[in-house]
Amino acid sequence: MNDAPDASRRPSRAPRPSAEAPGLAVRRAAADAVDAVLEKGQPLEESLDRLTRDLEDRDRALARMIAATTLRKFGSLKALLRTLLERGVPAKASRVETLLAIGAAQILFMDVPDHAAVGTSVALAGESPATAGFKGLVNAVLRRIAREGRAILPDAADQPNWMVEGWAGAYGGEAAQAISKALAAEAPLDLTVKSEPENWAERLGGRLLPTGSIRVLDAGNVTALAGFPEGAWWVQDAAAALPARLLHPAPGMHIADLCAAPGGKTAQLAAAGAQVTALDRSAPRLKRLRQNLERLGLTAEIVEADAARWKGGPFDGVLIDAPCSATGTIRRHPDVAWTKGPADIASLAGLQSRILDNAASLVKPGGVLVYSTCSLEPEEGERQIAELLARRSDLVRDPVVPGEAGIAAEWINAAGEVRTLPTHMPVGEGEDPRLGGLDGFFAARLRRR
Ligand SMILES: C[S@@+](CC[C@H](N)C(=O)[O-])C[C@H]1O[C@@H](n2cnc3c(N)ncnc32)[C@H](O)[C@@H]1O
Repeated sequence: MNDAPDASRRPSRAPRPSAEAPGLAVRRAAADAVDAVLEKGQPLEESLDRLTRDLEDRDRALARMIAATTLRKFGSLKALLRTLLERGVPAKASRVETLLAIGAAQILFMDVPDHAAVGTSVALAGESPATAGFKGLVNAVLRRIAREGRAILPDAADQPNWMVEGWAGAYGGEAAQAISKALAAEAPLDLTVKSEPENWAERLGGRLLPTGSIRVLDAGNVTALAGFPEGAWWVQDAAAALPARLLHPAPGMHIADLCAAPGGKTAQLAAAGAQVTALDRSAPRLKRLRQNLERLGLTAEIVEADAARWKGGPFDGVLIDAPCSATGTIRRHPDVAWTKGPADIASLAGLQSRILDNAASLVKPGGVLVYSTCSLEPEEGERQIAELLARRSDLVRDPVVPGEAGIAAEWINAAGEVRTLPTHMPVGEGEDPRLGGLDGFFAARLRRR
């Protein structure tokens, strides 16, 4: 298990040679993206978009794969480097750790020739005066990793200590280890379709899950898949598709989606025929929501406002897919493990309870409130609902029942709330393990008296 990221890491700023070794720009972009996550807490996708702008599509995909694999396995890579570097990571040159980590990630977990992984990390070390003196060290350590392979990987968790310990407190030690392992694996592509799920599963060569989502492996570029241009489906983890289904949206219902952007759940509600008010505080994210709905040929009333204060309705249904730490999505966003800390969870929990309080007053008597987060932390899920019910006597739980929306009994807690874990939906014997797993989600349904 690991500690918080080192803040002294600095990307290289030295002049670059005009004729570069092949693959160097890709590794530089990957290393800079990893540094941006670890040092500045920037989201990986945002950094990669910026850093790979000048690369060809294939190189961009490789840079993304190297950075994501490094972060996904960063806990065990850090532990490995700790055992191999007798004197630890060089002080004031933590870029060396990044170059070792991206090199080791390629050697141990990717289909990249060892000499390319070693050579590019050594060359990148040579680019900065702060790291040039460590070229020999980078070369020796990576060659040793290439020689000895995965056998020398220590048995360490891939997420920070505090996170794994928190899961042990919530789910038990054994479950926490299994969650940690499941989060270090790549996630499949899940799609939500507007209609005809069986038909689309067949056309896309995917598997229709009991919840109605379609799971596809080795999809490649999603925009090139059948059905994308005509807006037949959108990308959404199977667990993320559950909260909107708990509202049983139908024509004639007026539903407020209070944290709506980029619109995955708004699209589900609108596709089911409900009249939707889609609200979000972020103008850029609402722009994406608008574009997504346009591609899908769906409509909603769009409102830019703070869900903790906005007044409207009353509504038949209110959905709060609250801003959260997103620790349940680490399979898809491995940077989350290294950009979020306990203080973020505490401050998000405060915002979540303010949004819940306001949202409750927007529900008609007899109407439904669904609260969800893509977090594994009880502070952002179970505890929010317990505290809300203690504050408000006009709300009662409307328990989710096994089989509803394809939800397995194993995913429902004693209070009738949905709690999915990355270890859920295991594959059958002999099946591709990549077909299993779910994002970690919490969803509770309440009714207003
Ligand atoms: C988990 S995301 C929502 C994902 C979305 N429901 C979907 O399915 O595509 C949380 C959203 O809450 C928004 N948000 C954060 N604070 C907010 C606030 N005070 N009021 C309204 N929206 C807020 C963020 O901008 C973000 O888009």
